[in-house]
Amino acid sequence: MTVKIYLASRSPRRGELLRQIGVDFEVLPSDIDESVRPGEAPEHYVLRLAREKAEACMQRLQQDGRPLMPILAADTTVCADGEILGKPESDAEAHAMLRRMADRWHSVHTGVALAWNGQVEVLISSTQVEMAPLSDEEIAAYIATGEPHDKAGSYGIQGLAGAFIRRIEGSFTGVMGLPVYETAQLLKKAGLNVL
Ligand SMILES: Cc1cn([C@H]2C[C@H](O)[C@@H](COP(=O)(O)OP(=O)(O)OP(=O)(O)O)O2)c(=O)[nH]c1=O
Repeated sequence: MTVKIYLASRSPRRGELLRQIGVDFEVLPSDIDESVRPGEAPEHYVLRLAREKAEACMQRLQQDGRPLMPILAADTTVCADGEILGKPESDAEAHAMLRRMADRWHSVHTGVALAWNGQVEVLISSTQVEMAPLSDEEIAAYIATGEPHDKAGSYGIQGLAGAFIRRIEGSFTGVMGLPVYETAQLLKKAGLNVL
């Protein structure tokens, strides 16, 4: 069966991963305030944002009178020492983030939300990632490729950074931005089987 949904995301990676599990979709991005609340845990933050992205998209659909279909949204964040590392605002910030994560483990959390039939269901995927030691020259060369700028934690495991990720414990697709296992579980719960 072909499943058709809205994807409330501008991330090309999320579209690519949805296609991987055979889901047909229309992109309908939503703009929400992504600020972290004081004292908010990263797991809470990604689940709240995924839910808010799906809800904002739902409101837009209703306003525009578009056909109703399930809405999928996600949010990814990188976390080191309990601190949330978002997208870098400058090369210097990207450098500092990568320097901090080199030669150690950090966590990546992705919240996924599916809005359908007046309900929003959410799931989280959390992964531990070990980055190799990196020299300042290697970090600078990586930043010069432009890959870090639109990515949480300043790296993309699916690109060049794959060359300095030693191990992961968890979900590769979760680190990339859309954990396909949890996504399929949410779709199944809504009666939409990908298989
Ligand atoms: C850690 C990591 C993050 N990322 C990306 C995934 C997300 O696109 C981005 C995290 O930012 P998000 O705020 O989760 O998503 P987004 O702003 O790109 O897209 P939208 O809100 O419209 O859905 O970082 C990778 O592509 N690879 C990685 O290894």
